[in-house]
Amino acid sequence: MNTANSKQLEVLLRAVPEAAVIGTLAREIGQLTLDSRQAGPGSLFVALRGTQTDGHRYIQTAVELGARTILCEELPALTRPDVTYVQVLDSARALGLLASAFYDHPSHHLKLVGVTGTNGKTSTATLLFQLFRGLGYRCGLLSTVQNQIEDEVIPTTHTTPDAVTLNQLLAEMRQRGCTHVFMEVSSHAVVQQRITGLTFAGGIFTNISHDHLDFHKTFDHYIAAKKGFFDQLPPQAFALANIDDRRGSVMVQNTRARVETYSLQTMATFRGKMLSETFQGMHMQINNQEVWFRLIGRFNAYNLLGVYGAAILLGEAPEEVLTELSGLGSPPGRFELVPATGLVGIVDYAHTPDALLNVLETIVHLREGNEQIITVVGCGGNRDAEKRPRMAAIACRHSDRVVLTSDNPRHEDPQLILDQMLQGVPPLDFKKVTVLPDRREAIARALELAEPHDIILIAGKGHETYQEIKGVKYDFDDREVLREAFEHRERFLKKDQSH
Ligand SMILES: CC(=O)N[C@H]1[C@@H](OP(=O)(O)OP(=O)(O)OC[C@H]2O[C@@H](n3ccc(=O)[nH]c3=O)[C@H](O)[C@@H]2O)O[C@H](CO)[C@@H](O)[C@@H]1O[C@H](C)C(=O)N[C@@H](C)C(=O)N[C@H](CCC(=O)O)C(=O)O
Ligand SMILES: Nc1ncnc2c1ncn2[C@@H]1O[C@H](COP(=O)(O)OP(=O)(O)OP(=O)(O)O)[C@@H](O)[C@H]1O
Ligand SMILES: N[C@H](CCC[C@H](N)C(=O)O)C(=O)O
Ligand SMILES: [Mg+2]
Repeated sequence: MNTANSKQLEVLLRAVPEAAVIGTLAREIGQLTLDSRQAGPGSLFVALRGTQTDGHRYIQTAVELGARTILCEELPALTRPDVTYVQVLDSARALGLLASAFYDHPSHHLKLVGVTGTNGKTSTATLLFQLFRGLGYRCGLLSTVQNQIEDEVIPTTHTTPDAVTLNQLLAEMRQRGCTHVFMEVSSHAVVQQRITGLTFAGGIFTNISHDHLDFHKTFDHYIAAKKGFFDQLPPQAFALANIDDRRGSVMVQNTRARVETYSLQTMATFRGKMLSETFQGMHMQINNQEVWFRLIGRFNAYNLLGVYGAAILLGEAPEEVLTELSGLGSPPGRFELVPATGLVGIVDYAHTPDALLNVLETIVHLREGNEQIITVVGCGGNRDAEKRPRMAAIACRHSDRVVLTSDNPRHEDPQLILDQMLQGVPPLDFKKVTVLPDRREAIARALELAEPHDIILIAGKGHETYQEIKGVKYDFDDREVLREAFEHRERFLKKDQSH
C-alpha cells in the first residue's frame, strides 16, 4: 500500500499530551505496531492489554527485533538506555490518537459515516457505499464482508480493523481521492478504542439485540459500548437513530451531535411505510414519496430508511437518492437468492436470534400457499453461547422442517454446540428437527426433505467462504454448496423421470 510514512516522535506525541517520556524524543518513527511480531527498526511498539494476553509481556521481543520506542502503561522492570519509553494511562486510547496523527488525520479530510447496531451494519454501510458511488462520488467501505476503495476489494478479517490498519486504509482512501467513507463500528471496536481519534461526519444506530455477551458479559455493557460511539461524535456530526428500537433514544441521549431519527411506526425525521412486497422487491413510502426497491423484508425497509436519512443529512437531493437506491440489490450473503427450478433457495447471514427471526418472518410473510419452510442453521463456536437455544427455538417456531448443523465450530466440539441448541427445541417440535453436524450433509438433507415450491433457508454464514474448524479454515461457501445440491437434485429427478 502506498502510504509509506515517517514521523518525528516529538511531533507524533503532540497527539498524546498526557504521555510521560523516558529517553530521547529525537526518533524517526517509520511504523506503528501493536504486535511485537511485526516490530522492526523504526517501529513504535504499543503494548496493549488484550483478552488473551498482555502486550507488555512482549516489549522485550519488540526491542530484540529492533524497535527503539515503546508505548506502555507500565514500564518494564529493566529499562534500556537506548530505548525511549512513552508511558500513558491508557495504551489503547493513545494508539487511536497516534494512529490518526501518524497518517495525517485522514478522517478529518473525509466524510466518514459509522454504522453501529447488532444487525444491519454491513447492509447499511454497503448500501451507502453503492449509493454514493452511484451519485458520482469516489468512496471507501470498511465492512465485515470486505474493505473496498472504489473498485478495489481488500480482504478483511474484522468488522472494524485495529486503529493502525483503520487509519492506514483511510489514508489510502484519501490519497486515492475518496470523499466519502462508510464503515461498520462494532461494539468490540468501541470498547477497544479502535475508533478513538477519528472524526466522524455522522453515526447511524440500526438496532440492538442479543449478541456478543461472551465479550461484553452483560447486556448493559453491550448497550454502553454501542452508546460510546455516539458519545464521542463531534457537534458538527449527525447522530441518526432508529427510534422504533427500544434503545434508540438512549443511544443518542448524551451525544453532542445533531440528533435525527427514522421510523416505520411513528413520527420521525425520516418516516417510512411498507406498502407491499414479493420475493422480487418491495414497494415503500418514504417521507411521502412512493418507491420500488429490489430489497425485501421489514429489516431492509429499516436499512433503506437509515441509508436515505444519512444521504439527506450529507446534503444529497431526495429525488436523486431514491432513484439511485431503487436500483440497488442486496449485499453478498444478505437474503441472497440461489436460483433453482421449482424451489426457493435463500442464503442469509442471520447469526443472531433477532436476525434469524426477521428473516424467517419475512419468508413466512412472503409464502403464498402451503409451501414448507426448511431451515438449516447452526451457531458459531467460541462465541456467545446464550444465543444457541434461542436460535433453535426461533427456527422451530417459524419453519416446517429444521436441520440443525455446525456454523464455524472454531475450537468447540460441534456436538456440544448442537446439544445446547437442542435445549431450545420445544418438546412438540422435535419431530421436525434433524441434527447433522456436517454442514454439507445438512444442506443435502434439506433438499431431500423438500417438495416442489418449498423454501430453503441456509442461515448463519452468508458471504463467508470458509468453515473454521479447530483453527483451520476449510473452503466452504453456503451459496456454492446449495447450488451444487440443487444441481444434484435436478439430475436425480431427471433420472427418476426417465425410468
Ligand atoms: C476479542 C477481540 O476482539 N480480540 C481482538 C483483540 O485481541 P486481544 O485483545 O485478544 O489481544 P491478545 O491476543 O490478548 O493480545 C494482546 C496484545 O498483545 C499483542 N501480542 C500478542 C502476542 C505476541 O506474541 N505479541 C504481541 O505483541 C497483541 O498484538 C495484542 O495487541 O485485538 C486484536 C488486534 O486488534 C484483534 O485481532 C482481536 O480480534 C480477534 C481475532 C477476534 O476474533 N475479534 C472478534 C471477536 C472481533 O473483533 N469482532 C468484532 C465484531 C464482529 C461483529 O460485527 O459481529 C469485529 O470488529 O470484527
Ligand atoms: N436492520 C436489520 N435489523 C435486523 N436484522 C437485520 C437488519 N439488516 C439485516 N439483518 C439480518 O441480519 C443479518 C446480518 O446483517 P448485516 O450483515 O447487515 O449485519 P451486521 O450488523 O453487519 O452483522 P455483523 O455484526 O456480523 O457484522 C442479515 O443477514 C439479515 O438476516
Ligand atoms: N462477526 C460475528 C460473525 C459470526 C458469524 C457466524 N458465522 C459465526 O462464525 O459465529 C462474530 O464474530 O461473532
Ligand atoms: Mg457486519
